[in-house]
Amino acid sequence: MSWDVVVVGGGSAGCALAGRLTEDPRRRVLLLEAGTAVSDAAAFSPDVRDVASLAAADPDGPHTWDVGVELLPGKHTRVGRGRLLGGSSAVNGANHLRATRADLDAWPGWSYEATLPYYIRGERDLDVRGPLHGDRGPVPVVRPAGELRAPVTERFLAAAARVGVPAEPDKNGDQPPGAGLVPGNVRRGVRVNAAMAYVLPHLARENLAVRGDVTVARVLLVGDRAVGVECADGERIEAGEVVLAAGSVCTPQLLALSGVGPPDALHTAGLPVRHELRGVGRGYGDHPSVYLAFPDPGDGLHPEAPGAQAVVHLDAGDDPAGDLEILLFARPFAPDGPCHLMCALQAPESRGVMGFASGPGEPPRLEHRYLVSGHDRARMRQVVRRAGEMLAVGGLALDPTRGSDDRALDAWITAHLTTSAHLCSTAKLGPASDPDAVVDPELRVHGLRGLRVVDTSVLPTVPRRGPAATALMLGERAADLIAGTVAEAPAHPA
Ligand SMILES: Cc1cc2nc3c(=O)[nH]c(=O)nc-3n(C[C@H](O)[C@H](O)[C@H](O)COP(=O)(O)OP(=O)(O)OC[C@H]3O[C@@H](n4cnc5c(N)ncnc54)[C@H](O)[C@@H]3O)c2cc1C
Repeated sequence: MSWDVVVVGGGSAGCALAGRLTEDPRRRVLLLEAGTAVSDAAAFSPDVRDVASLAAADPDGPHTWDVGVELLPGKHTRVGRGRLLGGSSAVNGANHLRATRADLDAWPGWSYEATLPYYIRGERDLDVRGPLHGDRGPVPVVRPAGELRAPVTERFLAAAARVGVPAEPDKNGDQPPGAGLVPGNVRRGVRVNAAMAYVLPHLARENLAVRGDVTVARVLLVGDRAVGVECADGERIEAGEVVLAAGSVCTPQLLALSGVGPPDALHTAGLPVRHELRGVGRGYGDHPSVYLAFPDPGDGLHPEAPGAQAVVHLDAGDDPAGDLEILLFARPFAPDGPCHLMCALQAPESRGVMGFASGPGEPPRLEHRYLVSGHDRARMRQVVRRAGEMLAVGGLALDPTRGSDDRALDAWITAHLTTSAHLCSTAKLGPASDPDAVVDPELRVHGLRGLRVVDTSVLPTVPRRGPAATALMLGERAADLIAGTVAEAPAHPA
């Protein structure tokens, strides 16, 4: 059987794309997911549904790819990325923050104005109304309020104001960076993942088929045209168009397994070279971060409340869009443990490189090369110091960084360094004149026909806010790109 479109990866972008594409009953779409595919939202396990739990992201758990990452030479960690229908949106923090205008305006051929209609179309914002917000989309968006807002959240926001951080009351409202509540894709304590929003309500559509437990091994190429995919068990599936939506780790790996990538890296992995594209898996970005712990004030937190409640975005000095983030986790990660401020660098200069695995279903090796630049190290010190100041001013703990000179603080940061798990740009979009671009602004792989990438791989840089909402926006907009009906931006206040 042949399909009009085969979407590889039922994650954030893949679900949004498949849901939107099949609104046209003439288009037949097959969505393939390597992990389990439930057919009913209630069938997701409690840790996947419960927004208060981060347990589903355990790299040893049943819902994840276990991705090894080298943060700095010799310093390793593991990231659990979603491997189930819903993808990483089913295991993540459910923080639903749009990229900033500065991020979007820097994407070749894209812009804030071009993406706004798709952020709006995807959401049903239950708190904020107005021309910048949607009220009919499939993704509910709420901010912690009433009994779901922790008392420590108020103290955090008050501390931010006392150290001079301006308020940013609507984090998705195109406002200057500041302090505000975290919008979340949540409804009554349930993490509303992309499958719940975009796919499961539409399983009755005759033109939509969803298959779980199918790992795609490579794209089938005839000459310069993609004609389908081959699965790990040898099954071949024909398609008019193949869309890779396997996420920023597995999509470049799939391109490599298909012979598409930088020749030296393909040779190293023992893979044939079918089509040279030097940007695959190279020059990617992610947010380096560290956690500052502080004693749980013991105010109590409603069991349905999200852990990440409020966030500060700051300009370190030369980035008015805000290149630093301080995110309050009001719920301890472990019983009787401390609460945390996550301090992150949102516009890092450091760029990573991927080493490909030679077999399907095996994750590649990731070298993030964090903090190689002095500018990145200086900004990390700054965000930790600002967070420490806020803790001290908020009476939450003594500033643990006070008195630390740069050298001592660098050592502390290196020892505590981790990643926000926001990997992007492993198959970035750009014009054909950019030798590092992998897809064009319509998300078609350069030099090949019938093959697109629609996931966070294509973002030219990691956005200054978490990429989850942007992954959904990509799926939304890609559906219109494929249909040839890209929406115009509505008039709205600048
Ligand atoms: C633990 C964690 C917490 C996070 N928290 C937040 C947050 O709170 N806010 C935020 O903004 N961002 C967050 N992020 C990042 C954000 O969730 C991701 O960037 C985003 O969801 C990625 O979307 P995607 O569509 O690119 O890929 P994914 O959602 O990861 O989807 C890729 C899908 O493809 C499937 N797949 C892969 N390979 C194959 C194959 N060969 N064959 C078939 N299927 C395949 C995968 O199983 C997966 O389902 C978090 C990420 C993690 C890992």
